[in-house]
Amino acid sequence: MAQLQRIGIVGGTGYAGAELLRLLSAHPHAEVVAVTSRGDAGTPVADAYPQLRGVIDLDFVEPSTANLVDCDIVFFATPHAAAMHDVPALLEAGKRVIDLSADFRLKDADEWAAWYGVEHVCPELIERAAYGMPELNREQIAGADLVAAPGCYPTAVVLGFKPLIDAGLVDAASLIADAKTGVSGAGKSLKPGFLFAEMQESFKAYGVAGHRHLPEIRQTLGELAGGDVGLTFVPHLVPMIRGIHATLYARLSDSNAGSADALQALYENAYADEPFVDVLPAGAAPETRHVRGGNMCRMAVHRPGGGDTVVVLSVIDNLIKGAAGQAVQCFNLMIGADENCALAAPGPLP
Ligand SMILES: NC(=O)C1=CN([C@@H]2O[C@H](COP(=O)(O)OP(=O)(O)OC[C@H]3O[C@@H](n4cnc5c(N)ncnc54)[C@H](OP(=O)(O)O)[C@@H]3O)[C@@H](O)[C@H]2O)C=CC1
Ligand SMILES: CC(=O)N[C@@H](CCC(=O)OP(=O)(O)O)C(=O)O
Repeated sequence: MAQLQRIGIVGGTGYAGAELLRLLSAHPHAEVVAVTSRGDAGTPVADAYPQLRGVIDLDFVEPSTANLVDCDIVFFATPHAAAMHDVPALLEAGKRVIDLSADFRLKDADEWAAWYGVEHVCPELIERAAYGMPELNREQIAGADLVAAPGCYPTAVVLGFKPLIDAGLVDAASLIADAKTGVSGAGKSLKPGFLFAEMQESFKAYGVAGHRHLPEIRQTLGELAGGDVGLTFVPHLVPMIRGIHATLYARLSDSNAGSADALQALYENAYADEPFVDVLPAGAAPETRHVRGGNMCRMAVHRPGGGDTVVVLSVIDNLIKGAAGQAVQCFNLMIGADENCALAAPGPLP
């Protein structure tokens, strides 16, 4: 039987932190006791998010280990290279940590430094972190005291490719992920390129020469494939608030393998027991609005024209299955609660 956990959220004014607050406020085994913000310390959480008036009755506090001393589990919803400064002391104090940032996602500290632009301050903890994608390593997450929640693009892309790679049906050197995200993926801090006048009625690729989620996706797919994978990953920004749509392409290694019916059965079987992956009927195309506000990844598998290329369409809400929801899913595993606790409800309709 899961026990009540006292929760701290570092980075409670950000989009991912706010979604954690919303989800955990309805969680029967969670009591949020500390929420941090450097800019808003001393002011009510509900002033920043009036949706939480009457739901979260706390003031923001400065981020410090002293302010997290009463917590059993601490979530970090901070920009990259922040959590790594506090995690060692929190683990030392017996807290469990779920980090939504990238600080513990890449297994190679040098590669992490190359992509994130600073040296890692506690590389010895990287191996200790469980990668927080339950569909890949549920048991490791359940026993972990440090969880590295995956990136939003990696969640949509890895879940989409996983059945094909597990089955060894595709040439793992031929993978292409063409992905689109809404603007909340960039967080709440002000950046000119995300102003309404700059991005509304427009659509663009970014990070084409190399995006920091590329090594993370390569690492995770490589573990599934048992060797290096060749991946082209191109992210795009679309003028919507939430959602990721990944269109994935892979070449069948044997064109006689994998009829459209067999591929459909492969995906349905692979995710039959997964509470948060929904394989749509043959011929369907998932939409981001059908996962908005919920923790579901919905996908569809196609073999256009019976050719050698398999196309998988995978959608998530970047702030839920791509961030706060997946973190709560990990939390549920860590405390022995039902995996769908506080996550079962679909998002708003329409
Ligand atoms: N947005 C998304 O779709 C996704 C986000 N993530 C990850 O979650 C994390 C948070 O993202 P998001 O919510 O979008 O970001 P935001 O920019 O919206 O929020 C960041 C939060 O962290 C706080 N903060 C900033 N710097 C520090 C610091 N040095 N120490 C302590 N607190 C700090 C900010 O408040 P203040 O400055 O007042 O302290 C704010 O509350 C990031 O690592 C992001 O990559 C993961 C998946 C998807
Ligand atoms: C539009 C935009 O900028 N999106 C972000 C999405 C990544 C993100 O939110 O961070 P995680 O690594 O923690 O998943 C980006 O491309 O960096």
